[in-house]
Amino acid sequence: MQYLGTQNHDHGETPRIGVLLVNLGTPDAPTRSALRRYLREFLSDPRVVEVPRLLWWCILNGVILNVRPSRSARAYRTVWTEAGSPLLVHTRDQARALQEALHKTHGERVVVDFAMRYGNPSIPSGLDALWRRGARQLLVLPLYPQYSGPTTASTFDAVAANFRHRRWLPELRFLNQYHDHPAYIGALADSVRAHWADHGRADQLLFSYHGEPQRYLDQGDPYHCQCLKTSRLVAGELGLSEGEYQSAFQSRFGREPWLQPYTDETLKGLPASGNRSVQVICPGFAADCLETLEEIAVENREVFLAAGGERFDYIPCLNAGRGHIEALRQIVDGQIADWLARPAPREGTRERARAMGAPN
Ligand SMILES: C=CC1=C(C)c2cc3[nH]c(cc4nc(cc5[nH]c(cc1n2)c(C)c5CCC(=O)O)C(CCC(=O)O)=C4C)c(C)c3C=C
Ligand SMILES: [Fe+2]
Ligand SMILES: [Fe+2]
Repeated sequence: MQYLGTQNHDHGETPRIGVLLVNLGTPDAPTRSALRRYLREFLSDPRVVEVPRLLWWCILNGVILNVRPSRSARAYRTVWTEAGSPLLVHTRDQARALQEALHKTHGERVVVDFAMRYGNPSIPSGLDALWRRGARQLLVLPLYPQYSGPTTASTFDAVAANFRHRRWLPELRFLNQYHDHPAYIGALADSVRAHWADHGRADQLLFSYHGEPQRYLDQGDPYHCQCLKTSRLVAGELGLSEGEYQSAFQSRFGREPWLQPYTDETLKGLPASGNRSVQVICPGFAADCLETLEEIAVENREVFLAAGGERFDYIPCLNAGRGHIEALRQIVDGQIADWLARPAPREGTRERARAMGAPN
């Protein structure tokens, strides 16, 4: 096998700690062709769609990639900004802000970059960039607070697949969830309190999470449990009682049962049970994206109002807000504490350089 030749020879530079933020990804443009490319990559991942490969290949190429790209492109156009896809813009801002925050405490020792599991910038390009900046210790931080196979494990697969082609691997740490981290829970609770301060309270606080097939839960995926725990902890911090909040799952795809209750059906039922106003928060998304800005803030608002609801507030994701960056900083610090506590490893660069034929 020919290994990747990205290993530069940094003679004598202090090795750094790299932090790679990873989110799901997004099409390069809100067009049918870009969506086709993006959805093909995304929906071909066996972690996302667990259906026998040959059967799935036929469904994907025969039906889905002919129908969905135009429909999704139309939806993406409604949320697209001058700077690009919201998910990409927020993730880039998060990486910059986190770099700044970590710089304050650790100086040049810690370098941050970001990547997307599907589309661009890719995970291989993020790993290359960090290696070139001197990262020989690497923390991969998937921006999914709750672990799930389709998101977290798939990110690990992509990192591992890239490592197969590298001769010299960094020391690796992979964060697989932070659904109950006090700083993350605190940041969510603060965002709700800030919303209440400006808009007052509603009858219900609805926590809406991206769904996945019920089958994945039945087969051991901890995602569902971690979502419910996040809700319970945030509600606890806000002093909400059982009847004042609930959790539901959105973004159903395909025909098999997904995690329930479904967000749209839950919203439809609220007015009849005396809840005329609702506030919706999506703690499973580290950044606003199509699934929050369009599916929740537009589509599901209509569902609720059509069912007799009177007031629907969408509480934005934490994005690159100060509370979120501080939470991520604490999460990262907890992960890299032991690396920081020992002196940066020496690489024997002079020996390497000599072995490669450099003059002394
Ligand atoms: C087909 C199965 C899917 C599973 C399982 C799934 C799990 C899952 N997804 C997220 C986070 C995001 N998903 C986003 C978009 C999106 N998700 C699916 C399908 C599955 N997701 C599709 C087909 C799409 C594309 C949009 C569409 O055509 O409807 C996004 C938004 C991306 C953006 O660009 O804005 C996020 C974020 C999680 C956390 C999750 C875990 C269970
Ligand atoms: Fe998804
Ligand atoms: Fe959706």
